[in-house]
Amino acid sequence: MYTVIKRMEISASHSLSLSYPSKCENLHGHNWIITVYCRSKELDECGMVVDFSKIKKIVKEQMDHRHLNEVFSFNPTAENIARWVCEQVPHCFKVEVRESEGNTVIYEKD
Ligand SMILES: Nc1nc2c(c(=O)[nH]1)N=C([C@H](O)[C@H](O)COP(=O)(O)OP(=O)(O)OP(=O)(O)O)CN2
Ligand SMILES: [Zn+2]
Repeated sequence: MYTVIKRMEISASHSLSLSYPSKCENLHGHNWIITVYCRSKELDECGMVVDFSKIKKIVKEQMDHRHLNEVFSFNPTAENIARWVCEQVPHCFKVEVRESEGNTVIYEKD
């Protein structure tokens, strides 16, 4: 079994739609640290599970320097972002989304 781990930084803005008053409803930004985990028993014809550059391209093209409320149809919480990233990247089984030093979400496929 092979595991590939790709870590990248995304700068983007968002505002959250919440059922209670919160500063997070206001427009603000983060430098998200997103760590993507991919796993496979087999390698492709290039000897890879998935190219690090491909992972970065999939995530950064959609998210970097964007307003995430305009990119996604869902509320752009760290949880929803982590699940979305996991669904986009081939062989991905786990994604960590770190919004700040103290705030991290992990999504893992069942
Ligand atoms: N479970 C989640 N909780 C929160 C999310 C989230 O995505 N999932 N997101 C936010 C906001 O994005 C907000 O910007 C986070 O604000 P921040 O100031 O970083 O968080 P705290 O209020 O905890 O402040 P600290 O100073 O970092 O303790 C909010 N919650
Ligand atoms: Zn936020």
